[in-house]
Amino acid sequence: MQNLFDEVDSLDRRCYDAYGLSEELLMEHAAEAMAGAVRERFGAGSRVVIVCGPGNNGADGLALARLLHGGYHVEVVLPLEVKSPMARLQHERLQKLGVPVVDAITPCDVLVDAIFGSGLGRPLGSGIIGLIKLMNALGAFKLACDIPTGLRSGGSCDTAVFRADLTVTMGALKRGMFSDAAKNAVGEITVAELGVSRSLYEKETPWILLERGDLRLPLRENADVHKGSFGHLGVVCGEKSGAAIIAGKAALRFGAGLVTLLSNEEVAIPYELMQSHLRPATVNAVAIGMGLGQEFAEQELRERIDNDIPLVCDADIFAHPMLGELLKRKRIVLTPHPKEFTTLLSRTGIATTDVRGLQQDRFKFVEAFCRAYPDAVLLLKGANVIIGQGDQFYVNPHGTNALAKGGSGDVLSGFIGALLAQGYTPLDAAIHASLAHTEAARRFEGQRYALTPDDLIEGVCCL
Ligand SMILES: NC(=O)C1=CN([C@@H]2O[C@H](COP(=O)(O)OP(=O)(O)OC[C@H]3O[C@@H](n4cnc5c(N)ncnc54)[C@H](OP(=O)(O)O)[C@@H]3O)[C@@H](O)[C@H]2O)[C@@H](O)CC1
Ligand SMILES: [K+]
Repeated sequence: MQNLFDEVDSLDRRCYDAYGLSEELLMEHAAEAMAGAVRERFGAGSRVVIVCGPGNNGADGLALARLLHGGYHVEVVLPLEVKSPMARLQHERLQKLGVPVVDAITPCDVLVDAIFGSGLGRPLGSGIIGLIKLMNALGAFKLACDIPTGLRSGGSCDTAVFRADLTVTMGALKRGMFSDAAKNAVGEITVAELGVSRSLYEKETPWILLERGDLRLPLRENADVHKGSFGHLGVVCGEKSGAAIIAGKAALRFGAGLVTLLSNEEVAIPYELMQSHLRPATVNAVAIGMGLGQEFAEQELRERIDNDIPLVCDADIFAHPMLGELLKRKRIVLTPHPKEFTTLLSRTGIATTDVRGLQQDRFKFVEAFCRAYPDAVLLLKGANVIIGQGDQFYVNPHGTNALAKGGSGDVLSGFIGALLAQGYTPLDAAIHASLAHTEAARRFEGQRYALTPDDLIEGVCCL
């Protein structure tokens, strides 16, 4: 797990006030980290073009030019007037060293974006938008200083955004780099230490980035067990029975001892799943919503979930009349995709927004929902999954675009249901099922377009 911050200004200030470091010292470390990243990948003499903006992001780029000049063929481009005191100081030093400042970007091995960082305060002008498009079209290795220009600190993107192969971010990981829109822009991310170790630079934060190694599988360690030792998941099987079948198969594969589809009518199901009209007494977790449609009257649904067993809720349940009732429960995991989350937000009176508005401020909307419903676990699907409960938040950035396919969400609900049935807390069930889901997708050996729900289900066999 790693910490995520919505801003790092206060962390920088602590370096000055508490540790006696200076802005210049921090900047030198920032530039040195980028120089190290270039040296690691490119030999002496390679061509490096650094595009520097008016503020301290530009100053970082100017300091990088000084560090590389002599060993590398460095050129600096200054599309805007150099403004901040640190940028002017670094610029003077470059002039003394004779680093070439050129008007246009020429073909190069490494292209560095040091135009804007955390200080991007208003929409990009047309000149910078054109420049970023030109930079993106070049074949060079692209390095972003701190954050790619065009990515705002909240995670939304301007009309154009620099598409980096590598972002060297300063001091700590910023939350905005893990929005869905950011996923196209940031590339690989490394953190530059700025003169003190990260553990001293960082403070406590409610936002955590999940790492692949955080996955805790439902491994079976006790030998003296039987199927009843691993829980019994009920999956409410509605109009589109395929969705419930996928969830049920996923749950069985992910360790649930028994899985029963709770259906109104007899449905053709795989032989390893069971089927019942009423909820068997041993069911200790229920998945509801996937393919539900209008099949059940409210009373029929209530009969299937009418005690306080943990629930995982997906898809059609967010538009269902029973939503308000369900949200009062203590142990519940909600797994909306962005469109479903906008429905959830408006039906709970938290916010009225469309998908575009939601995606521009995913983190804020998740915080608002979790404040209003602190017992519920929310898992907001997307290119980067956000999981929240109360004032704790996690981001799983490990998914790939292979998961963008019908049925992927049903598999995830099944995995969550399996872990609920096996005794995980709702928060842990959401975290570890999500990590297993993304890990199974990453390990799929075919092309990304080819991944099916069955591949994901098979994928958890060998994690
Ligand atoms: N703090 C530290 O200790 C450390 C900070 N570090 C580095 O500093 C970076 C933050 O620096 P920063 O605050 O100077 O902001 P930055 O992103 O350079 O932009 C500000 C400038 O851009 C301008 N401007 C803004 N938007 C614009 C627009 N749309 N179109 C045109 N102009 C626009 C804005 O102009 P103004 O709004 O003032 O008119 C101002 O001139 C941070 O990302 C990291 O790289 C590291 O060295 C480590 C230590
Ligand atoms: K930048």
